[in-house]
Amino acid sequence: MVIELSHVSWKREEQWILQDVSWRVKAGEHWCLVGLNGSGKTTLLRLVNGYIWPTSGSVRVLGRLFGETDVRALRKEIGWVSSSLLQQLHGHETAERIVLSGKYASIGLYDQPTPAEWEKARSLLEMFGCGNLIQRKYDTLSQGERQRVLIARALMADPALLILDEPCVGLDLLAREQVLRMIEGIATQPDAPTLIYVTHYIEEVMPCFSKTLLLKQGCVHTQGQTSEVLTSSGLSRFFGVPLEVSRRQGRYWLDHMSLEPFATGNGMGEKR
Ligand SMILES: Nc1ncnc2c1ncn2[C@@H]1O[C@H](COP(=O)(O)OP(=O)(O)OP(=O)(O)O)[C@@H](O)[C@H]1O
Repeated sequence: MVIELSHVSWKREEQWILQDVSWRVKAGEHWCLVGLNGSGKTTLLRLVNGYIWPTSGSVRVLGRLFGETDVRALRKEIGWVSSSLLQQLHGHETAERIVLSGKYASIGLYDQPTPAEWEKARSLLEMFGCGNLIQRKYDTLSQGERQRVLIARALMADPALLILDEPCVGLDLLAREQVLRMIEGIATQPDAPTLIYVTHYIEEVMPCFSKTLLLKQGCVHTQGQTSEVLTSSGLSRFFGVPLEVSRRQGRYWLDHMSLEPFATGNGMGEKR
């Protein structure tokens, strides 16, 4: 089991941010985590990374039970891509050095990488179409280029678990599609890490994400096979408004959404 959360709750300032979340991610599965703003997605992932501790319930990640393991050592096996990281990185560093810093899970590069590690950083950048950016300063890169560099950085340490927290935020249509295909490519490698992908948009759910968890107000609303979770009726119930979803070539598309409340006998047609 890669992630095992059992009846996890987290309380802050007299408010339950997560409540009774149980979630099991098996090796070889790739999951999408979908929820509205403030539903608790990032909090859930911070728990998985050991940045916060549950108020109640138990967390086991990569076979290690929190409370009995050194979470700092465990974190080296978890890749993490999020917009908060974008702001922390040093803009004057080259793309190559940013990628290399992923090996040491550090924000700057303070260690002396081996020739093989320099080579690996370059080949990761080349693999993701950033071969021409190796020596470019990070703050001169476009948002789409930065996201690709960050994903390469997260892969530098060969993580067993790769968490992608809204990696397509701020990307144009083309850049988003490039990043999504890159992620699909990572998932289909023979020695792929387990991927957890956080998004607000069902169009970003690539075919590799065969499992989905819908989080609502800190609670698990639904979890299971993506094809059974991302349906018109399921998502209409989740968002509380009538909507229609269709599935084409393994991807999910929002065809129609109403902001009007449900009419009686709402006729939420099932369309897959
Ligand atoms: N340290 C904290 N103290 C108090 N409240 C917190 C803390 N961390 C998160 N929250 C609250 O918990 C709720 C869930 O936040 P979280 O960032 O996990 O949501 P999210 O689903 O990731 O949202 P978004 O999609 O907008 O990124 C929010 O209402 C947030 O204000």
